[in-house]
Amino acid sequence: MSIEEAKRLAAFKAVDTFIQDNTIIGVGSGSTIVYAVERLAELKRTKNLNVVCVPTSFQARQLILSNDLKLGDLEQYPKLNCTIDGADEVDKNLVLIKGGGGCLLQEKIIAGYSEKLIIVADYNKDSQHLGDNYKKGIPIEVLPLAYKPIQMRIQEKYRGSATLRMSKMKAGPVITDNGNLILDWVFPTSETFNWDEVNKTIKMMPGVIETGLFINMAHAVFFGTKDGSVKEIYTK
Ligand SMILES: O=C[C@H](O)[C@H](O)[C@H](O)COP(=O)(O)O
Repeated sequence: MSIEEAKRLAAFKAVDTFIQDNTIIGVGSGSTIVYAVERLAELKRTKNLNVVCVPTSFQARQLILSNDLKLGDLEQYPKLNCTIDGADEVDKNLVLIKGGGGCLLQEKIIAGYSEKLIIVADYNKDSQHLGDNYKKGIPIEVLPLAYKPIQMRIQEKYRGSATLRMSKMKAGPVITDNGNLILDWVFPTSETFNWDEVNKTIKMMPGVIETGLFINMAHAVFFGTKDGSVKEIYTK
């Protein structure tokens, strides 16, 4: 089974398991969520599914609109029933790295106001420990004026390297949907980190907007596997 097929399988299964009629759902960002939205659109066409979709990024908003789904926001719908989103890596405790596509801030907000966060991913994201498979580090969204001292403080405190994410098709850094910068902190995998402590400490550094560590947030993770089945893991 290819990675794309695995993503699709996981996304379809998650939508079929968790999405009910007349609910408010958060729509994550990235390449895997595209398949979940495809399934929502199919269910709308074939079964008349009626849901409101709250986006977690510019990309998600466009996905919702181009699939002719109903768009909402947190002002209209401050409580969401369920958010479906992808992840860059999931460890054995369901700690997630998110933000490989730069959308972590809105993703954490939307997930934080949802009853359930359901993660959809392919088998490459399934790890024992963070950093086993995903080598690009933990994304940290920062206010532009503070990126340098934050970068230095993270490196001094935890070692590794916190690199400013640069654009590919434009000179200069990646600017997030919120007008901020991203540091990708590649941490030393030889060390054992208490991710909850790390997350809280980095979050408290002045100028840090949000981290890509999602801890105790996922209600379930659906991995599309190589053999064509879906591995489902539940918490709470
Ligand atoms: O910023 C991006 C998001 O956190 C994505 O959900 C994450 O990067 C996973 O994306 P993909 O499904 O493309 O692997």
